[in-house]
Amino acid sequence: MSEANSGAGRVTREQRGAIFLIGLDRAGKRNAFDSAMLEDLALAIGEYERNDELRCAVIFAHGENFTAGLDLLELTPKLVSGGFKYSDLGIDPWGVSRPRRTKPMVLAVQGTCWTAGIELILNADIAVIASNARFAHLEVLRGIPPSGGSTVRFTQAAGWADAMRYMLTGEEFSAEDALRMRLVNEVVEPGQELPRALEYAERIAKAAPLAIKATLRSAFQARDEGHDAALSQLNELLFTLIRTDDVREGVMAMMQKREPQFQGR
Ligand SMILES: C[C@H]([C@H](O)CC(=O)SCCNC(=O)CCNC(=O)[C@H](O)C(C)(C)COP(=O)(O)OP(=O)(O)OC[C@H]1O[C@@H](n2cnc3c(N)ncnc32)[C@H](O)[C@@H]1OP(=O)(O)O)[C@H]1CC[C@H]2[C@@H]3CCC4=CC(=O)CC[C@]4(C)[C@H]3CC[C@]12C
Repeated sequence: MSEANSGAGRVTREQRGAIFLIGLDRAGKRNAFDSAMLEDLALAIGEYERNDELRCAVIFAHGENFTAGLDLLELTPKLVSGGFKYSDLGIDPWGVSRPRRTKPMVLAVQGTCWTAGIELILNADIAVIASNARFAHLEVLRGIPPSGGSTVRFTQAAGWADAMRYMLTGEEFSAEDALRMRLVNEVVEPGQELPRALEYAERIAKAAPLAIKATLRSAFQARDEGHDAALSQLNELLFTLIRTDDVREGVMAMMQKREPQFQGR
């Protein structure tokens, strides 16, 4: 890890028990996403998906800022020629292309959080931001539309008027605005965003992993395929899980007045 990597983008990985910390590591370029960092972030999420020991991921950024968005100089030619594609082992961090992640993702955000950073927040499950965070959807000022999910998810979270105000003008908005528009869960003092995100992750990691996945699956299905599709699958999800050891453990723990120890089976 380097506090001021100005070279090719990369992400750091750290396992803390059942929690996987993934750190954007290109602070010297304000954590702008070049193709290497896009690829490495997707790979890290793929590693998280495949490791059964890991129950929650926390994405954060090294340095003072979360991200300056895309490195347009490096990536535009690759996007123009269709030359950028995630490896088969990666998972799209923005949930634009398939396969989707099946495990929870918590974000800790500070400082500048432009474009792709907002879209990462909108594809996460929980986001904690520092009061110094500032946001902008600059894409229309660079000649492109927001393409990492905001046209769908910003409008859903904030409503048409606010989402269009910021996506059509590129105007900056504050941490308080992000909270008011329900893009994030909590605003904390600068420096507290990662510890607070880890508190959420620890709570998630203590819950039953199959139930966590089922909850995400149903919510994703509702978002992608509509309410009827998700509601029609709810009983099946429940009947599949009700037979698991984790349900037995949950009931036993309740009876014995102790913390449950879930195994994910
Ligand atoms: C296409 C989208 C994406 O949303 C598009 C964008 O992000 S456009 C916006 C690009 N960003 C900017 O224009 C910001 C420019 N920078 C600034 O405003 C300022 O630098 C700052 C305010 C951030 C910081 O100011 P400072 O004064 O503090 O510092 P400064 O001196 O200016 O900078 C310090 C050094 O850092 C360098 N720097 C800063 N910003 C950048 C930058 N953006 N790029 C490179 N370098 C930067 C600066 O030059 C200085 O360097 P020195 O060396 O010190 O001079 C994409 C969003 C999601 C993507 C999709 C996701 C899903 C997909 C799946 C697929 O399968 C295919 C692809 C895709 C569809 C994927 C495609 C792209 C996206 C859609």
